[in-house]
Amino acid sequence: MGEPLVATGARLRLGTRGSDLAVTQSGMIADALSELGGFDVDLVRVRTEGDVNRAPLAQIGGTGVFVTALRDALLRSDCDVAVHSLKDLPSAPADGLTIAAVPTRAEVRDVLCARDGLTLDTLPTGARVGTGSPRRAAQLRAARPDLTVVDLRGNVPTRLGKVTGGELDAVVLAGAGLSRLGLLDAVTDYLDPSVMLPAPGQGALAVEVRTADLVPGGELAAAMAALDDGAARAAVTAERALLSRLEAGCSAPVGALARHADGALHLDAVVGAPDGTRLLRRSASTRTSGPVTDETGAPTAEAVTAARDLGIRLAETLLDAGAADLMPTGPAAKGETTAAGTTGVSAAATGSELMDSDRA
Ligand SMILES: NCc1[nH]cc(CCC(=O)O)c1CC(=O)O
Repeated sequence: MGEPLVATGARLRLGTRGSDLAVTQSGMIADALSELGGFDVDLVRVRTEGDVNRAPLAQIGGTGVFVTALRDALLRSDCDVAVHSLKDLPSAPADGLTIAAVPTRAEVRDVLCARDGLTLDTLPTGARVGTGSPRRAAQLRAARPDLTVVDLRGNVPTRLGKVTGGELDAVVLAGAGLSRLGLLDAVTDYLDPSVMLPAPGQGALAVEVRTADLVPGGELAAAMAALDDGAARAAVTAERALLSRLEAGCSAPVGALARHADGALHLDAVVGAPDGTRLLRRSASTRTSGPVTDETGAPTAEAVTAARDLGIRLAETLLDAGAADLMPTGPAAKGETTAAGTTGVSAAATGSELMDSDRA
């Protein structure tokens, strides 16, 4: 240690899962790293339990399983860089690893891909809409209580196939994934965030490396700084701070979206009862006193702190409004607790249920 891991022209191994979306996202970052840092980037396949095992994600530990295998590969030095969909990252940081870059965010909205050009407004009564995400299900049911929400697993092309194959009338997916895969033609409705708030971090990537390799002034640190988008990082910081503050207090699905406008950072968030019978939605803003980014494009410390405070403040507003009581059943709904904290949900399930469990 001490020496920068890499010098210009050096090889960098980028670990990726095998799905089309993961390979596409990793390829985009690999290209950026060779352009920005002159690196020679090799893609290394990392198999994850979530890719192999078709059991419901809740049983195999939530979307965290995708992330854990990549993080283990980084920590074992099987690869030097890992690219994650930020929304799949648990909000707790990983020991020894750093999210060194949050590149410019892609499409943040969820989209509807329906047969015959149908939209959320024009889907017929009782239409079958597929999603595996409790967050999407809750907001769909709130917008259209008459729809039949069908649990759905599989990667993006598999899920689209349920519509073309006639099994479902529509599916809800992240616009970002479709955009990266070149599949935006399948979109029939871009869901407005006033109806469907995306998952915290949706549409953003996280580029993770070993902390020890981020030598100040080193080539890797410089490339990561160039890849980082300060506005995107501030926005996802607010969304993830909200998520981690809520994680302590409730285990219901969460949507959140932060946007910069008129010199302020605006955060909208929703907590849904898992059965979709109730939604709790609040928003808050923080005036950004100084610039969001410094001259290198990195977010300023003040902007990151203000974003985190905004997320925590809005989470507390939601908790004060009863976010923790949205669960319809179980002792937690009756306000009882045990030595283990909130009852009815194990600590592990609390974390994974908050995540957006549609798999990429
Ligand atoms: N949970 C799976 C997942 N993780 C990231 C994306 C899409 C890309 C993104 O949001 O950045 C998807 C697919 C989806 O939700 O439709």
